[in-house]
Order: sequence, then C-alpha cells, then structure tokens
Amino acid sequence: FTAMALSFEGRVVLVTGAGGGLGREYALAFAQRGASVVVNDLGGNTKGGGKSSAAADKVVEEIRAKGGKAVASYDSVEDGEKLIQSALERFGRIDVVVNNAGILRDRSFPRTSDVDWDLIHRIHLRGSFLVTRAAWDQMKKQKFGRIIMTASAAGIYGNFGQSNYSSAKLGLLGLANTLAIEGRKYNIHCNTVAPVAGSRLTETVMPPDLVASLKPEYVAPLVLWLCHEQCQENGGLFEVGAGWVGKLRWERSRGQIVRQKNRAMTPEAVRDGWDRICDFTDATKPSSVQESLQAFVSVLSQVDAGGQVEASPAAAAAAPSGINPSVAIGQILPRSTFTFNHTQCILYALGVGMSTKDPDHLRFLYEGHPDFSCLSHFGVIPPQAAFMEGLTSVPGLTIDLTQMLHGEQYLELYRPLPTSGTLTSEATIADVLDKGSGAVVLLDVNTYSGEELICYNQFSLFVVGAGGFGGKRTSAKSKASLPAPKRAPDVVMTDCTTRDQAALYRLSGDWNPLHIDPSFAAIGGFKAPILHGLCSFGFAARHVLKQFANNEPSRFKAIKVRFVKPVMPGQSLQTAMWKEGSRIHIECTVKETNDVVLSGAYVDLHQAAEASPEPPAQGGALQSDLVFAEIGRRIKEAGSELVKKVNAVFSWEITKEGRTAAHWTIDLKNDGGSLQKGPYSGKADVTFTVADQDFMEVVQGKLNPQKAFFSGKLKVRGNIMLSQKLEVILKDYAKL
Ligand SMILES: CCCCCCC[C@@H](O)CC(=O)SCCNC(=O)CCNC(=O)[C@H](O)C(C)(C)COP(=O)(O)OP(=O)(O)OC[C@H]1O[C@@H](n2cnc3c(N)ncnc32)[C@H](O)[C@@H]1OP(=O)(O)O
Repeated sequence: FTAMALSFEGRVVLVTGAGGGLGREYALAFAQRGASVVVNDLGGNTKGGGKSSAAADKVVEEIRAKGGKAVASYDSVEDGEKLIQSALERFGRIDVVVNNAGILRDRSFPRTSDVDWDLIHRIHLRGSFLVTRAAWDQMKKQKFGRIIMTASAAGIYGNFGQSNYSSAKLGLLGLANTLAIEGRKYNIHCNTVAPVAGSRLTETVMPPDLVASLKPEYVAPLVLWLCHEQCQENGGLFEVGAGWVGKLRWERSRGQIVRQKNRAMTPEAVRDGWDRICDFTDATKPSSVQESLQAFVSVLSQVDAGGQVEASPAAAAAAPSGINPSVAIGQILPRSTFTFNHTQCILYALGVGMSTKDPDHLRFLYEGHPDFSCLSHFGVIPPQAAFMEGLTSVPGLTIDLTQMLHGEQYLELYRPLPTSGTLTSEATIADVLDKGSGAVVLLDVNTYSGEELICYNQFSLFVVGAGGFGGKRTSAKSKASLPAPKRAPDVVMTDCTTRDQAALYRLSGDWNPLHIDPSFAAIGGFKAPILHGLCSFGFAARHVLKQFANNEPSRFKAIKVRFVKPVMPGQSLQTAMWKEGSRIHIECTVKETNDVVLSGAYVDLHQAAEASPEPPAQGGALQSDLVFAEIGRRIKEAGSELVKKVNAVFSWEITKEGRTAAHWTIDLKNDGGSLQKGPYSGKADVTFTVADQDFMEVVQGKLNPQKAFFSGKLKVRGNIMLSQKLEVILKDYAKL
C-alpha cells in the first residue's frame, strides 16, 4: 500500500512566531507541501523586547528559494486583525492558524511582577485569542478551518519559576476546548500541542546537547497532520517531541458519595472517604461537561433514594448492588458511537472460534476474500462496550460488577451488517425484575446506521444477590426463550474453545475482568475466570449458520439465548439443533461435564436449509470431509436397520487434533423394545473413526460400514462405558 501524501495545495496557513525554532519549521513544512504561508514574526527577543523584520524575511526567502509561496508579517499577535488581513490580502483566504508565538519572563512566584504576569498572558493567551478570533468568521464562511494552540508541559504539570507562563499555557487548552465545541459544526477544528523541542525558549531550561537533539522537525509533522482536511481530530491535547506523539485526557476516580439523605455533609465524611476519593482503580474518563454532570445527577438520585451512600457515582466494583426500579426503569443511557472496519469483524470471528482450518470460515477471516462478510451475530458488539460503562452510572442501578452475569440475549437484524462503518446505539432500561436470588435488568438497544435501524438487542443482566427488593418477577417486555423439541436433535456440532478464548474474545470490547482476572473472578465466586456469555453465544450462532444457512450471514434473522451455566475457556461446546420450519432450536452442552450451558435458545433464519452434514463437495482438502459425510450417512442407515428404534443423529466435526471425524449421537431414551431393558438407556455420544483407505472402500461400496464396525476397522470413541455397552448391544442385535 502506498499512502497518499498529505498535500496543502490551495490552503493558506498563518504561523505566528515563525522567524525561528518550531514556528520556522512549521512554515517550511507547510510551504513544502504546497501551502501559501504567512510567516509572522515580530523579530523581538525571547523576553518580548525589540523588533525587527529580519527573522520573518529570512524564512520567507528560504521558502521562496525552494519554489514555495510565502509572505512576511511583522505585526504583534496583539494586532490579530492585521495578521489575518495579510493572509486575505495576499492569498484571498485563511485555512490554518498555528498560534506559536511566545516569550518567557521566568521568575519564582513571589518575585513575579504585574508586568511579568501581564506580558506573558497578553502574548500567549490574549494574542492567540485575537488572532484566532480574526480568522474565525472567514473559516466559518469557508466551512473549513484548522487551529493549533501551543500549550506546554509547564502548564500541564507545573514548573518552578513559570507561574505566569504555565497558567497562560494551560489557559490556551481551556480556550481550545471551547473552540473545538463551537467550531465543530462549521468544520473548524482546534487542537492543542505541548511540544518539547530545542528552541530559543527552551535553551535556558535544557542542557545544550538536549536542545540540539530535540529537533523542531520531530514536532512539525503532528501539527501538519492536525491541520489537514483528512484529520477529524478536534479538541485533543498532544505531547510531542523526539519523534514521539502521545495524547492526553482527563481521568476521574470513581470517587465516593460522602453525603447522606437528610444529613449535613461534613469534612469528616470527606476525610473518611479520602482513600476512595483518590483511588484511580476503574477510573472513568469524562470528555464533556454533559458526561461530567451526569455523575452528579446520578449522585443526587442515589442519595435521594437513600441507603446508597457507599456507592460512588460510577458504582465502585466492589460496592454492594442496590436496585431502585422506579428510578431505573425508563432511564436512557448516553447515545454511543461505534466505528469499525474489517479488523473488528475478523477479530470477532476469531473470538467466536472461527479458524482457517475450516475453508468455509475464510470469508469471515480474510478481507481480500471475494465474499468477505461480517458475521451476523457481530450485531451484539456495537452497543455492548459503550454500555458496560454507561450502565454503571444509571440512577437507581448500583451494580456490583463482580456479581453481574449475562443472563440472556436477544438479537434481531434488519439488514446484513456492513464490514465497516459507524453505528450509533441508543439504550433504555426496559425493565428490572426481582428474581429472589438476583435482579434481572433488561436493556433494550436500537442500533442505527445514520437514520436506518440496523438491529435491535435485548441484553438481560442477572445481578446475583441483588434480588429481594420487592419488585415484580416477570415482564411482558422480556423476549421469551423457548424450550427445545422433545425429539432427538437433527444435528449436533462440537467445537473446542481454547484456553485463551476469553483473552481473545475480550478484544471485541467486553473488557469485564471477570473473564481474565483470577482475583476478580474469585470475588464473583468462581474458581477461575469464565468465558463471556456472548462468546459461547457466538459459537452456537455460527454452528446454526453453518448447518442450516450455508454460512450465509444474510440468511440470519434473530437469535435468543439463555445462559444457564458458565463455560470455562478450553471446554468443548456441543450444539444440538432442531429444525422447525425456519426456526432452529438450539441447546449447548459442555462436552466434558455434560452440563447444559445455553438453553431455551433459537435462531430464526430467512429460509432454513435442511440439516446437511455434508461439507461442500469441492477442493482436494475437502475429500476426507466428503468421505466422512458419506460414511456417516451409511452408518446411520445401517444403524437404523440394525437397531430399529434407536434415534441416530449424524454430524461431523473438526476435532482438537484438526482431523475430521464422523460423529454419531445415539439417543437411547426414546427407544422401545428390548433396549429399554437393562442398564443401557441414556444418551450415548459416540465418535467413530476409521482409517482412510477403509473410508474409501466404504464410499466406493466395497466395504459395508456394519462390517467395518464389527471387524474393528471402525473405532469407537466417546463415553467409553456407554460405547462399550452399545457395542455389545449392537453385536447382540447383529447376531439376531
Ligand atoms: C451492556 C451489556 C453488557 C452485557 C455483558 C455482560 C457482561 C459480561 O461480561 C458478563 C458475562 O458474560 S457472564 C458469563 C455468561 N453468563 C453466565 O455464565 C451465567 C450462567 N447462568 C447462571 O450461572 C445462572 O443461571 C444464574 C446465576 C444466572 C441464575 O441461577 P440461580 O440464581 O440458581 O437461578 P434459578 O434458581 O435457576 O432461577 C431463579 C429465577 O431466575 C431466572 N433465571 C435463571 N437463570 C437466568 C438467566 N440466565 N437469565 C435470566 N433469568 C434467569 C429463573 O427463570 C428464575 O425465575 P422464575 O422463577 O421467575 O422463572
């Protein structure tokens, strides 16, 4: 791939303080990429004294000598209008303003005079204000503008002897934050940089060799990118220097409510909550006044609801759960945005166990595949990550995250998901139920692409130990789960999760430590971290897609699942499937323990196909699959001839070793006659394997599968006791 070079052809850029150091570097770099540059410099000294046109002229000459377009401006930034006027007169527009000019008047705080203070504030803060205001209307008319404010580490962290400078520098960040909000709708973006580079201003505070090695050309590329039309960053703060760029943001501790209903708030309560107030574990990252305020509104209702004084605005992880349905129901969570591309689609497919071992999976794992697609059940991902955070600040819902389990999930797709895009989701607390042993929170989420409704999710969260608050037990709003038919399943598919399945799945956005952190899991009462419910859900959904929809995600309509027991990473999942028209009922069992883990589940498809154990009949690699499918069919026929009332279901699977094996589930429960005698009723889950040449013989009709079985060429694996008994039974029948 060759990335297109970033061009500034046709753009007009003003750089203040461009006679030397960083400003000069910016001016040269913009001009080199085609911009017309106004090189502004008063030509004074670093303390704000003196005046000369030489500095700006020299840079203009340099630019012109290289064939670039530039004009000099010698006015002070305090004459902001004049600077912008030069740009408009000479080049007819102004697209970019880089507020870079600055001086120093370092003094320890008590020795800082009024003049020291005012001068610094006038040049840095007022100067940037005046220049930017002069450009604003023009940028608004053009519907394009890029503004850079120059802050400093001295402002962000403080620095001895720079009280005037550091306050002005951080003042610029505040100015930029507001301009970013006011300019957004006119495509005027304002970002702040805190550069570290050797310059006239830093040579007084840094050793000479450091000044020499921290070159201005290690800063300019960030400024150019932030000012380019392709860059959508707005309101960001970046530290930059030495060839490194990093972004900064605010972090807020979960804090502590230190007020109780109908009681005065006291300094002692603040003292007693101090550790929690200053504890940044699970900190939040508010990025707007609205987000910041939300927590306060939440505190008001939590204190009003009474009894929740232990909980922080964002419900500390170990705080006890507290549910107030009348406050919580109907609450709308902040709208969330999810931007994704092929990377997230592929990561999700890997997270739910897809593998290049199965050629059918390639269309979900390789963005260059002609049918590259996003798995249909990826529809649970866009809303999920954002709401994990949003959920913890809903008034009336104080959830102890160590006790929160995913109870049920419903997903309905209205059109196939794209492989990239930006989706927005809106979530409402639809209902809160009191199940005695826990509380169930129903979260309805609509996800949109622009105005178009793409999918609907209902997340059902089971908060263990939070029941008993006297709420209702059932809800008309809950999407019902449905029992599986009583007959034997039409097809069963087995798949192994890996030891790292949860570590992989969480990269799709559910960062809940319950799935990776042993001590967090222990607090929740688990011996080890458990698998995400939505991960086993993903396995089951793709089993249906494979068996009944030829892996075609556009055939998927809806899915409902109840998580009845946790799955541990590394366990094998066995999905039993029953076709009832276009609805496929499913039940998932952990093969190693025989525990049912997903129940009451179903997938609705657009036109379900018949269960087809046969893999696609093409490609050399699939030859053995074909053979297994064929032998399975013949075994089934032979089996039903031999043991008339045994229900035999054949499926095929990829085993742990990567081999394809025939797989025959025999349900003895329903058979009549002599099989009901004796200790043999029950479920046998048996796998038959056979040497390749024998398969070929079976397929070619040279070897009867019954004979293969009784001659020992066909091996039995699975529940050993039961399979041995089964062998005996089958042999008994054969004798008959
Ligand atoms: C924003 C959204 C983000 C979403 C992501 C969520 C964060 C994720 O990171 C978290 C996870 O993925 S956790 C992993 C997946 N989930 C699990 O493993 C839970 C497995 N289920 C259980 O352990 C039990 O069913 C258990 C513990 C849930 C219930 O067991 P018991 O307490 O023994 O309940 P029981 O006595 O059987 O039944 C009592 C009543 O509760 C109903 N119920 C049972 N299981 C339920 C479940 N899974 N979901 C909903 N309701 C459930 C029962 O029906 C019964 O109610 P009623 O008497 O009215 O029928």
